[in-house]
Amino acid sequence: MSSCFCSKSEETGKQGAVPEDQLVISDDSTHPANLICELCKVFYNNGWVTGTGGGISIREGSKIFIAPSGVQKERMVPDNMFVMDLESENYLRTPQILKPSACTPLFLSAYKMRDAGACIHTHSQAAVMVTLLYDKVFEISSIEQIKAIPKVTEKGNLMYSDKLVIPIIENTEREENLTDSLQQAIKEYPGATAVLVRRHGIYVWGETVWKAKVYNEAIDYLLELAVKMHHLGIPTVKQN
Ligand SMILES: CSCCC(=O)C(=O)COP(=O)(O)O
Ligand SMILES: [Zn+2]
Repeated sequence: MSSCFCSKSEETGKQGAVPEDQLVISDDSTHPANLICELCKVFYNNGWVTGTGGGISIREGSKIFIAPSGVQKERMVPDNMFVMDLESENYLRTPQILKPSACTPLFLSAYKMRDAGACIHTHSQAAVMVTLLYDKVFEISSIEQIKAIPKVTEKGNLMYSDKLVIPIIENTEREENLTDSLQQAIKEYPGATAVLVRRHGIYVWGETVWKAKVYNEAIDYLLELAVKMHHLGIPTVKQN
């Protein structure tokens, strides 16, 4: 599939790759630049990153891979990816004409505060709906799918009857201005692997890209279920 965004050579009229392109061009389907494109298509088909909203960033060692801002996330190609050195926060690769995702400081928070291997941001309607139904936190217990979510503060996953708690922060006019409250929520809820953003969506992270993907899927399932339970008047936290 051809890119919907200009590649460096298209933009400059120059042929051939520059050395930084080797950071993102790979035959390996599990290379972060390839995975970001592949996973964003999956997320798009789930309705999670439509209309340019949302995305995913992946860390490989000290390098983090970041998608461009304001583009159709399901149409990206590896050549569109930014690469940043996590420690210095210097860009190792900057595609011309594109800006890095406005979510970058939020992704950095998950990398630096939780040693995440990937962070997913979606505009899932279930996530948005839940933030209209709950105040400071979303809570659910006694649903089998909870067993896919990690305890975070200790090894292993939650049990069936454990309570999953996800903090909710208030939205801001600009995505990057969410950073302080996201960091505050990460500190206040050491067991959380996700933060909901009111009337906006959710950030979910994990130790690896695959764990982040599974957590995001399981959490979205639980959020959607909670909206349906609420509609039927069924409490999401089971009383004994
Ligand atoms: C309609 S998308 C508004 C911005 C946003 O919330 C988002 O998640 C996308 O940000 P990006 O800069 O990665 O395009
Ligand atoms: Zn967003």
